[in-house]
Amino acid sequence: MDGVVDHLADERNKAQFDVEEMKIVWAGSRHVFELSDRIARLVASDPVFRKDNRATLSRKDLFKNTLRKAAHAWKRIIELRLSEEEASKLRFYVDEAAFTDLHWGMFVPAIKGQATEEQQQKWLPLAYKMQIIGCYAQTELGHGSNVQGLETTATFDPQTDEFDIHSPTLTSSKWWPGGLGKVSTHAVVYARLITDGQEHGVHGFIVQLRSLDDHLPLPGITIGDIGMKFGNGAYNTMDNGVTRNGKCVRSNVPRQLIYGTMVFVRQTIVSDASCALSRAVCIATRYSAVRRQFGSQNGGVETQVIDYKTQQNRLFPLLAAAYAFRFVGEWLKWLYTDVTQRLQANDFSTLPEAHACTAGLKSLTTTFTADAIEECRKLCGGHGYLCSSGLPELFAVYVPACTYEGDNVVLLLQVARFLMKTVSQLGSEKKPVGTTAYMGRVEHLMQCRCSVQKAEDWLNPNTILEAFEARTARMSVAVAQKLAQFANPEEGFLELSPNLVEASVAHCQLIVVSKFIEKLQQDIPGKGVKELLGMLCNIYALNILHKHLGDFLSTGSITPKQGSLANDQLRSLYSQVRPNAIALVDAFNYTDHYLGSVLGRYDGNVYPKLYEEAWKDPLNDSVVPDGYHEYIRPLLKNQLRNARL
Ligand SMILES: CC/C=C\C/C=C\C/C=C\C/C=C/C(=O)SCCNC(=O)CCNC(=O)[C@H](O)C(C)(C)COP(=O)(O)OP(=O)(O)OC[C@H]1O[C@@H](n2cnc3c(N)ncnc32)[C@H](O)[C@@H]1OP(=O)(O)O
Ligand SMILES: Cc1cc2nc3c(=O)[nH]c(=O)nc-3n(C[C@H](O)[C@H](O)[C@H](O)COP(=O)(O)OP(=O)(O)OC[C@H]3O[C@@H](n4cnc5c(N)ncnc54)[C@H](O)[C@@H]3O)c2cc1C
Repeated sequence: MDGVVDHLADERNKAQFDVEEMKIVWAGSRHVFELSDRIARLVASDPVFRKDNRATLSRKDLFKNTLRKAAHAWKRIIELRLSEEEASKLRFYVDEAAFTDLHWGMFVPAIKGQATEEQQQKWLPLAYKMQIIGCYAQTELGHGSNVQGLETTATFDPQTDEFDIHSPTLTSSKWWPGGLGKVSTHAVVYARLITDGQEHGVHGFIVQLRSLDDHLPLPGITIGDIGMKFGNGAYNTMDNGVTRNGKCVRSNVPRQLIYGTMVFVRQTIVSDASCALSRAVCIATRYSAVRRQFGSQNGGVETQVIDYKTQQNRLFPLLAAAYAFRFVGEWLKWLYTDVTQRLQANDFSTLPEAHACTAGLKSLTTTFTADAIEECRKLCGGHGYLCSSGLPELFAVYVPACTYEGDNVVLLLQVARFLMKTVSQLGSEKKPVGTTAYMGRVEHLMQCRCSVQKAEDWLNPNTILEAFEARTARMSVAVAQKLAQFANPEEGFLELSPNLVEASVAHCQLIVVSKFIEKLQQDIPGKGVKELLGMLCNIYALNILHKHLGDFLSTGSITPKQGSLANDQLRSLYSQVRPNAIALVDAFNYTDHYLGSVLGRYDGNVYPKLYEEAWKDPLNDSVVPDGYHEYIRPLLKNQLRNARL
């Protein structure tokens, strides 16, 4: 900030905690912090990675620019001999949806997780050196959620020792896979395996799509892009593809791991949610401290909008959620690593829980984050609607996360199946463990009474936990009892699916709250850091309690009076967080390049930069617009004539 006026300096001076230590907590470790900081600056200082022109480029120019950036990123990765960790950070800070996301994020993990040793030895070195580029081709025009309903077939021909991959209908065309449309040379294609005329369900196959010499599709394969998507710029940097296949390559597949790549990616999406959410919150918080409206007396300064309680009531729960998702993401990564190690030892016992947690938390965090980005746009008033605020593009890029990698409702129904199974086994030999361990105390949770008598009682983590556990246990048991009244359980499941989804949401919210509370039990150094995190944890939990008061009251988990006391406590917490708000978003350590927002600038110098940015719009290249002579002038002249008549 040398030589630059910091308009937010007063705000930064108010902080009551050690921001540098909070940066380490946010990053996860000092090592990750230092690495991220170094790579973020490297990307920000490289002109090839500029992104302020995305909203005004045509689709073709946008796409070509993405290819250029991806090639440049790879060049820098090789030149600088970056490690896998550094390279992945570099792609993260380049911040542009591209075929490389699917190559590294799904194609490589699918091979690692599902291919045989021999197949891995053949394909992984090529993929690691980007001598082939891959994608994940599961979804079809006719089926996405229902994976068992995929129509593409893979028929084994013993004579040639090959699989014939065939899309027999229009609806069996692979539709949506990222990178497939224009770039990928290979794909992991999901298809129904047929041998000796017998079907064996859906399996993954590595398929070559394009020639490695001239990039033309191989014979029998038709490929293209599926067309423009939501938002200008935004996700249109990605080629989402359609193919219809002819022949191809080889099999893999240990059966139980067929859905493994989805578990892996859903886990990464939870961590990504905290990134997208924190980014939107950083913009809205800084701008709320800069923006002033009303409240001036005797010509004095007006009120910063961040000081309005309504602004705090909308903004601070989002700030708290960004931290909450960060920590639950950390925990989920641990859970995923643990289940992977167990699977390698043929221990499948924790797979159902890993599936339920990744599916449920992916759903919960992406739904919340997409809504929160839109809320941050509104929190920035009119200027939030400008592309230069960074928020419209962030929303457009982020919102499909509610759909890809599993529609969020479909995923919650998977959690519901897991919950109902857990409830049905209560009282049997099989004791609930892990995230459902609380169900083991179901008798207590069905009748316990919340002890809160005054607002401060809500600061006790055990009180919060018990209220959340009682709410979830009671909702789950209630819906399980209703299900039991149906002669056909599947019919009951369909009929009661809205209740089941609500129970799943409650269960997932409980996981997030409990993992935040567990985080606070760790040794966290730095003046005031733990105290601030404690406040954010309470804000996250009490805000959910407030928003879902109906659940807590209808299950009798708390009384109306206790609900009202939770709200009083929330207001008090907002006042305590207020002086720390700017420092709490500084702890995300985002560069101005990554934020990509005039409103969220680190120095708070919003107005001159907004003005400057506006003049850069191509529409301002000429004072009189193109089209004046054809369309405006004749109109004005006609009006003149009409007026004379
Ligand atoms: C670093 C990351 C970088 C980049 C990637 C990120 C972003 C890039 C942007 C976009 C990429 C997008 C990619 C995609 O979208 S790929 C396509 C994803 N598609 C889906 O997610 C489809 C959703 N549908 C399903 O997952 C399944 O079909 C569904 C689970 C809904 C139903 O499956 P099925 O019909 O087989 O069901 P059930 O009878 O319900 O289940 C049978 C049995 O299997 C268990 N199960 C189901 N799924 C899993 C799983 N993933 N893992 C483990 N176990 C699973 C289920 O619980 C049942 O068990 P049981 O009750 O014991 O019989
Ligand atoms: C940006 C983007 C990138 C993508 N990238 C890839 C990729 O790389 N590779 C790939 O293979 N796919 C990809 N996809 C596809 C994606 O995985 C699917 O679109 C997603 O899984 C949802 O499936 P669907 O489209 O069939 O939705 P549908 O299942 O048709 O959903 C439509 C509606 O029906 C509801 N619904 C469906 N089933 C049920 C049920 N059982 N009970 C209650 N309600 C139900 C849903 O909630 C939703 O409201 C991508 C999609 C997008 C948007």
